[in-house]
Amino acid sequence: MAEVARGLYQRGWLDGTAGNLSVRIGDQALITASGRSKGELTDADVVLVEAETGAHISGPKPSAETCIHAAIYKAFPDCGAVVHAHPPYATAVAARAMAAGQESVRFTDFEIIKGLGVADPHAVDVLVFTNWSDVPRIAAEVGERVDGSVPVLLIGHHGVTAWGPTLEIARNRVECIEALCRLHLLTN
Ligand SMILES: CSCCC(=O)C(=O)COP(=O)(O)O
Ligand SMILES: [Zn+2]
Repeated sequence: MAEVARGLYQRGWLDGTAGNLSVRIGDQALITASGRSKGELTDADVVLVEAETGAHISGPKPSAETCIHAAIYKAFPDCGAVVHAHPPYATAVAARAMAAGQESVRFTDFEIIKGLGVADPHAVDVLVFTNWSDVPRIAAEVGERVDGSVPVLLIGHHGVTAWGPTLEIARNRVECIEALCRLHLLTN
């Protein structure tokens, strides 16, 4: 987890303690503690929680976004890891979509859509969520709206959350949605 987080941090996608990562271990999950630099995580910077509720089990205060991770684990029993980051192009696309009142952003034709592992790589609709200051409200909406067809989501003026069977695959999906958003901004 520290290695994956360091890689994203070095890309400038987890600035100033931004971002959070988790891995499911059975009914539980290891998630990053809140407010820690993701570029230099140690054993003391992860917390054990109940995977599908986010209830704290042991360790320091868990990520403020634990409830979003829990909503994803609850929706997708085969999900093994969740990665949330603040990459600039995805955050800009999410902000623009939110300002335009869009509930999703459609990406078409770019080859890198295939990296998201979606059924139809020619077109993908990525859901956009309002960045409520009440984070459980974001989590509730995630639980209501995600359907398993696209393993990434955008949060307006905030960032991106991706998931998958492993931490590496969730990380790859963050990279793919950021690349897609860069291409989207270059071509729209
Ligand atoms: C410093 S960024 C504001 C909080 C945030 O969006 C984030 O991703 C990190 O929150 P955490 O509680 O997981 O450190
Ligand atoms: Zn965040």
